[in-house]
Order: sequence, then structure tokens, then C-alpha cells
Amino acid sequence: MKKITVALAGNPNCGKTTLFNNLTGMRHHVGNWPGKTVTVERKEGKIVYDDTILEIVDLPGTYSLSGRSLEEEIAVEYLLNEKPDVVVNIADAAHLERNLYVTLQLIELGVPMILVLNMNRYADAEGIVINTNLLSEMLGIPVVQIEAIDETGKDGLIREILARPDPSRKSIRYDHELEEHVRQAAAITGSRWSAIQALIHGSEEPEIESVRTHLAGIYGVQSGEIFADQRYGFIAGILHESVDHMEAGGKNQSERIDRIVTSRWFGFPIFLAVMYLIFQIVFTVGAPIMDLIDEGFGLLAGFASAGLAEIAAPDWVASLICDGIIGGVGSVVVFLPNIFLLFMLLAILEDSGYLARVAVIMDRVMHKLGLHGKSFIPMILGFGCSVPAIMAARTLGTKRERFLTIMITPFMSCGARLPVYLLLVGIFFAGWSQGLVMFSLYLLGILVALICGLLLRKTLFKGESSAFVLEMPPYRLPTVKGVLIHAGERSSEFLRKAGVIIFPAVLLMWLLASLPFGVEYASPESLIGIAGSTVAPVFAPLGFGFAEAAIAILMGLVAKEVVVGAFGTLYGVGEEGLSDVLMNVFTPLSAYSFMVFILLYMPCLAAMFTIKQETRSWKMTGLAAFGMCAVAWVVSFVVYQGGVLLGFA
Ligand SMILES: Nc1nc2c(ncn2[C@@H]2O[C@H](COP(=O)(O)OP(=O)(O)OP(=O)(O)O)[C@@H](O)[C@H]2O)c(=O)[nH]1
Ligand SMILES: [Mg+2]
Repeated sequence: MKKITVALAGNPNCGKTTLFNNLTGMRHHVGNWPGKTVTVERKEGKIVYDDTILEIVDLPGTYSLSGRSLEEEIAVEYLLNEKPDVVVNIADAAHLERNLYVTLQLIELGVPMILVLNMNRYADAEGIVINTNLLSEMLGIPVVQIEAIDETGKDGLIREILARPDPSRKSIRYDHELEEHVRQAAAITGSRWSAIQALIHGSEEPEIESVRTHLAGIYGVQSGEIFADQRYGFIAGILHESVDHMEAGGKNQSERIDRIVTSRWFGFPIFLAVMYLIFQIVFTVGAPIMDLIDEGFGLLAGFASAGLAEIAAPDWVASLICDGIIGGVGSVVVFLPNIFLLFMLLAILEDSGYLARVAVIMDRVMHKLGLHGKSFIPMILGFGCSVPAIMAARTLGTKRERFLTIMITPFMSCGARLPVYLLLVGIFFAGWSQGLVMFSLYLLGILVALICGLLLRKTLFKGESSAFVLEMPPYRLPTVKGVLIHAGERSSEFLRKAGVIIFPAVLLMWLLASLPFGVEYASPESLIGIAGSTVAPVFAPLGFGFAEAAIAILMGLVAKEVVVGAFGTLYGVGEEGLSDVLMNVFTPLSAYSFMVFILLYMPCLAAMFTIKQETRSWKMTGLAAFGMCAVAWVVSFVVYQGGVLLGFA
């Protein structure tokens, strides 16, 4: 069988990963903000057509290929060293001027390529009419129009890929002077591309350096700017020929929305309202479905214990199945509907483009703290799961900003902590205050993150905060399919964790609660009882100095879902029974303090592992682990003791 390697390249946020997923059937991260695909590992997928294997590589998005950012280096290195058979250059049809810049550079690189116009519907809505034949002729490469989210144009694109296009024979016409020097440099470096790179970034060849000085003298600006100007001039010429721009109503709708949504006065309140709404929905809409599942597990437990009694199973088997497994795993799975809702709402935020606005809104506050609004995108993603959120910090250009963001992102309350709140808030708070209490926890997470960020900035990560471009992608209506896939993926990940992590953790706890032989289940004499009561005094000043809470916290180090599972297993009851038991050991104040601790202490092992991977530093990882536990203790202490002083106890 033949094999064709295909690289997807283009601007950030133009739909590369969407096309990648569409072609390969894989499910990589898609969302409406630039810079999602940034990983250093390559994203590859395969598909087979007739007798050909297409090996598709999703490259990080770049605005140019000549700069020196990490993404650009990855992309250029790949194109030059691995020499893919076909480069599929995706461009946002509604923003061709900016997108064609990379196209021109790919042409200069001399790669075999196809220009793929995506988001044509948005271009249509803005009255942009593109003459693709003319565009193709002027650029010297095939041009295909697609919609990456559905099947539109897909067959045509695959046909072009299978036909193996040649590199364009056209080249950008620089003006006389520049063209002459490019040729002169190319004779030294060996290719037009490397000549231009050398002229822009400098070189060790004295001859090229003298050309650079010469050019700077003639044009009065640095050579990078000369090339950029002339390329944009060339693009303007192409667009003038091949694109008609008619006036249409849809134009600038995003700008009109932004005038309110990101305005100085309304921006922040709108953001708060959106968040509040999300948690209210997660709570109220999820509740009835949650009860239903809980009843299901109740029935299951009843069924199981009746069945086990029937076959005269030994007591320990009955205890293992009912207390351990059904109690533990069941108490977590119950929260699946809420988790699904949360992920769905976060996906809508991300896909609509609102998330990118939040960064802009928060930038004002964060700048005052010496932080950057762009950090806020990973932080909000952290409401879903810390692992991808920590990785998303790669969009921060400098190491200092990146590390800083990584350190504070785990304070964002991830989806796995939600069950703890749902359980305790459901028991200790009533009516409208439930959403408010949850909301307060999420806000507290943000607040603590900002304060810690400020402290880190003043100590470990001293220095100027760097400037980033905060880009605002146009608003888009999220597709039902996209949102469901997003939420479905993450929910099934949650379920998978219930199997892979929570199940064994729960088994272990059950075992520790049953040993040594003959002790009463989970009694103070059992192994887990001993461990719990040893640690518990540490938490006494926070209001929850009893063994079960300590055990739940310890187990939560593995994964936060286990916290609720631990209560389920230790008390050996379903969610219903759990509320009666917990009512006796917590007060509303100590429950709140407990939630604060769960919110802030060290994230799960997977997140810690990711921190280690991303920072490549044990020092940072250790600091994160220890620092977060310390912060959690202090804040919970303040909350609890403050509450006691105010008479809430
Ligand atoms: N309506 C519509 N939306 C699209 C289309 N293609 C992509 N999108 C949306 O555009 C946004 C960006 O898509 P991605 O595939 O994540 O973009 P990307 O080029 O991989 O972005 P980076 O990895 O950040 O460089 C997402 O919200 C997609 O749902 C399309 O053909 N039509
Ligand atoms: Mg991508």
C-alpha cells in the first residue's frame, strides 16, 4: 500500500484540529480560542483510502513561520526535516488577509501544498465572495473550499491530496531592490527560504550581514519589517483581484456584542452572572436525574444484599459488595449528570468564543497584580480538569508566565471536586443558597489563585510581565454535536476513572477497614481507623478532626472523586444514608471548611504528574504539592475559626 503523509498547517483557530478529527475520526481538543494545539508531541492519525494510507499530522497554529516562538519552531522544523508529502494549509476564509501570510511562507518554503478555505459560511455571512479559481491560479496551488465541521468539500480535498500536488512555481514578488538581494543571499545560503530567514534574523556570513545593513539603510526599518510589509502588500494585491467584499448585515456582529460583553462596566458583572448561572444550572437541572440514579443504586444494593443472603454468602462478601463497591463507586457515579452538565456548559463557553473574552475582561484586574489575562484561559479550563488546563499554559509565551500559570491553575475547582460540593451542599444548605455556596467556592478558588499568583510574582517569578496579544476570535454558535462530543468525552473519562481509579481505591479502603481480622468494619481498631485517627488531629483546628474526613482527604490525593467514594465506603451506605451520617459529624460551617480544604489542597496524582512533566522540575512540583496543602490548611483555618468567632458554629 502507498503511504502519503499530510501535514495540517495554518493560523491558530482556523479549524485544523476540527478537520483532523473529521478526517481521522479522532477526538482531539477543539475550541474557539487560538493556541489549543501546542503540544510538543506530534498529533498523528491514519486513514485508508482505496490503496493509500493517509498519515495526518496536526501541527500547532502559527501566524507566521519566520518568528521564533515555540509553535513556529515546531511547525517549521517538522516541514523542513520530515518533508511531508502534502501540506494542507487551512485558512479562515473570513480572515484571508491574515491567514494568507502563512500561505505565502509555505510557498516560499517550497512545500507541496493545497490551500483549504474553511469557515466559508462565516465569510458568506460577511459578504465575502472568493474567486477560488483565480486565487489558485495566482498562488500556483490548488484551492479547495470546505467546512471542517461537516462533510462539505471533504471528498474534493481528499481527491486533491491523493493527486499529490507539486510545490508552487509562483513566488512572491518583492520589489526590485529586495528581490535582487534575496537572490544574492540565496546564492550563498542555497535556497530562497533560508536566504530570507538569514536576511530577517541575521547570519554568520559577513556578506549577508552587509546586505542586511544595506537594506536597513535603504528602507529605514529592520529587515523583518521590510519583508512583512511587502508580503502584506502582495496579499493585498491578490485579495484585490480575487475577492469581492459586499456589504452585509452580519458584518462586525462580534464587535457589536463585544462592545457590551467586554466593556469596562458590564464585562465583569456579566462574567460573574454567567458563572453563577452555570453553577445554578448544574445544581438544579442535575438534581432530579441524580436522585433517579441514586434510587437505582439503592435498589441495586437492596437487590444484591437480598441475593447474597439467599445464597448464604459469607458476611465479608456481602460487606465487600454492598459497603465497598456499591457504596463507594455508586456514591460517585451518582454525580455523573451534574458532571455532564458542567462539561457541556464549559464546552459552550469555549466554543462560542466567550472564553477568549474572559481573558480580556480579567486582564484588567490581573494586570494590576502583575499577572496576565491570558493565564485565565487555562484557569477556566481548570474548571473542567486540571490536566489539560496545565498543558494549556503552553500558550503563555515565556517560561516565567507559563510556570506561574501552572502553579495557580490547580486552585480552579475541577469537575472531580464537584461531587464533594454537591454532596455536602445538598445536605447542609437549602434552596437558593445552594448555588450561591457553590459559586462562592469557585470564586474563592479564583481569588486564592490570584493572591498566590501575586505572591509568586513578587518572590519566585520576579520580573516584568510580558506583553501578549489577546486575540478575540469571532463569536460562533457552538454546534450541538461539538458540545455533546466534548461533554460526552469528558464524562466518559469520569466514568473510566470511576472504574480504573475509584474502584481499586475503594477496594483498598474496604480492605483496610476490614483488617485486622475480626474488627468491626471501619471501626477505630481497623487499620484505616488507626491511620485516620493518627492524621485527624491535624484537621481539628479546621473543624473536621475525625478519622473519616482525614481518610477521605488522604485518599483524595489519588483522585478527588475518591473523596465522596471514601465516605460511601467508610460508612457503607448509599447517598441517601450518607446524608444522615454526615449530618452527625459535620456542621454547615465545618462542611464549608472541609469543602474549602478539598478545593485548595494538592491536586490529584494525574495533575501532579502533569506539573512535573510540564515544568520538568522536581522543585516546582514539590513546591506545588506542599504549597497547596499549606494554603488549603491556612484558608480553611481562617474560614472555620472566623466562622466560629462570628457565631456560625
Ligand atoms: N462553523 C464552523 N466552525 C468551525 C469550523 N471549523 C472549525 N470551527 C470551529 O472553530 C474553532 C476552532 O477550531 P479548531 O479546530 O480547534 O482550530 P485549530 O486550528 O486546531 O486551532 P489551534 O489548535 O488553536 O491552532 C472551534 O470552535 C471549531 O468548532 C467550520 O467549518 N465551521
Ligand atoms: Mg488545533
